[in-house]
Amino acid sequence: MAGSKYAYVRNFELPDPLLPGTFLIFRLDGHSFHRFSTEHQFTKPNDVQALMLMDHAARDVMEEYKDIVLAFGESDEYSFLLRKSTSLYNRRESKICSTLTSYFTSCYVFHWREYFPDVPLLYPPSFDGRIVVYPSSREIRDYFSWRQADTHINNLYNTIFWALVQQGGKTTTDAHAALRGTVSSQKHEMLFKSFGVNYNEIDARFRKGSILVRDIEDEPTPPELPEPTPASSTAGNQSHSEPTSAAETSQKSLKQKKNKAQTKAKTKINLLHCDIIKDEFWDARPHLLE
Ligand SMILES: Nc1nc2c(ncn2[C@@H]2O[C@H](COP(=O)(O)OP(=O)(O)OP(=O)(O)O)[C@@H](O)[C@H]2O)c(=O)[nH]1
Ligand SMILES: [Mg+2]
Ligand SMILES: [Mg+2]
Repeated sequence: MAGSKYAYVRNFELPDPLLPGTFLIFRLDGHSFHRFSTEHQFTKPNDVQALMLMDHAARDVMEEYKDIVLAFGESDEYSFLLRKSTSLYNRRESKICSTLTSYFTSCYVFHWREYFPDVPLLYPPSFDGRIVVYPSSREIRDYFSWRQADTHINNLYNTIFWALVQQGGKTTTDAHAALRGTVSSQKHEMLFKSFGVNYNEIDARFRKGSILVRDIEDEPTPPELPEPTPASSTAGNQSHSEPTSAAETSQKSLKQKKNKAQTKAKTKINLLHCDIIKDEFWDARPHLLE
């Protein structure tokens, strides 16, 4: 078949490698989730079950793809950071992007009933995906700061907006008008004065988004020094270039494998709702930007 007269069409498939040695951010976002959330009666402004389902699907992706070290989720989107050295699918952009988007979507549908036992899926949800390449840790820090700042801005707006509508009895048009031109401190004040809500006491999941981080559980055990073989310890002058027996060689390679495994630290994926804009989060995890 390879040599058939049709095979030339293969040449139209162009390679799409992502620049080596760069950080990769893969972001997906729910397609038309304004409609999806309405039809599936998501709670406004934040549906905790919907957000937990997003977190579950994102964790599944991280369990499957070990080169993802960090993920951040808000609303209908999730961003994933792949380590600089990743050679996942030979860094082929469309392969990584399509496979990860598809896997996340399948996981979202797969776990739907655990989070919405009484809400049948009315139609299949879909997500779009993209990959952006970043040259240095500075842009990665700024990228995640950008997403978390976005979470804050949207959540503050949505919280006061829906309070005005649901508790204040305003129409959506009037609520938008009441908020037009207001700055952050005014929104905090409106929330507190009109509804007795202290914004800083709202669930951190809504204010900070979801952070899934691959943390190192324990330090790797340093590799053992090879034990002297009886021959070398007795003879003392055995040269490294001297031929060794097959049994000795296989024992040696077994030991090398064991040592290699021991140098790999155990990791655990933790779900946090903390600040990732300040240095503290990153200073505690230098491995994320290595
Ligand atoms: N009620 C409710 N709606 C949510 C929640 N999370 C996300 N949404 C909805 O999902 C939308 C996500 O925004 P976008 O991604 O910008 O818009 P979209 O409708 O998905 O459109 P595209 O992404 O362009 O396809 C929000 O505007 C909300 O309507 C939630 O927790 N509760
Ligand atoms: Mg969307
Ligand atoms: Mg979105």
